[in-house]
Amino acid sequence: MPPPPCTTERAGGCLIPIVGPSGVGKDTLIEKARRAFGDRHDIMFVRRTITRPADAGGEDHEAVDQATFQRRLADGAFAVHWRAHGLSYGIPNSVRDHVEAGGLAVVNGSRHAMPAIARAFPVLHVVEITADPAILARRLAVRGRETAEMIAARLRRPRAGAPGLPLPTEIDNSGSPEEAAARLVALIGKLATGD
Ligand SMILES: Nc1ncnc2c1ncn2[C@@H]1O[C@H](COP(=O)(O)OP(=O)(O)O)[C@@H](O)[C@H]1O
Ligand SMILES: O=P(O)(O)OC[C@H]1O[C@H](OP(=O)(O)OP(=O)(O)O)[C@H](O)[C@@H]1O
Repeated sequence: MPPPPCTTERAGGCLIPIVGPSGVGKDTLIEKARRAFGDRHDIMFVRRTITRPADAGGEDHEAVDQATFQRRLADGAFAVHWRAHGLSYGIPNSVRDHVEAGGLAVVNGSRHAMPAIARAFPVLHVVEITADPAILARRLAVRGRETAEMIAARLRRPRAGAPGLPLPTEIDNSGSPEEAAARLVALIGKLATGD
């Protein structure tokens, strides 16, 4: 059974995974939305735990080494975790607590890990960011967080289907990031109020 969708018809606890290929603008749009909502306590912008150095650039994550990640995992510290690009990613249990208490949580998700994410967070509203594939490589080169070889591997990563999951809301980020962020902010605002 697919999880019940988090709809705009009622407010309540919900995870909002932002998914899409590397370079599409997930972190950029999440950061703009975070700024737009300021310090609203009901909307959490998730700080992920990742085995990536803190100074790598991009999102503000909790950087840990692999041994620490494994220890946290064994201690049951993550609501859900996955591996991709040779890295481990975890969503802390505090995110599940926030959602179970009726809050919204926005997180940079993984298309491939969506089945596990949906098991951990039974009420979801998935947002898929899209962009013209031709511009992804250029954006990743400009971002400069990965080597050319790593970028090529990211671009080869297949688009994962997620059968049985609620259909995502698509936001195209081929144009200006401000335009796409405004659409994301409007959607989160609607999910928060149920208007
Ligand atoms: N609409 C846009 N137009 C131009 N550049 C963008 C746009 N959105 C994001 N970028 C840039 O593209 C690069 C990748 O964006 P990022 O948010 O890190 O993507 P993702 O998290 O999906 O991998 C960054 O350097 C970012 O500044
Ligand atoms: O299953 P996929 O949808 O391919 O996603 C795999 C991983 O890639 C992204 O991570 P990361 O933030 O390290 O990379 P990105 O910013 O380049 O997308 C995303 O947040 C997932 O953790």
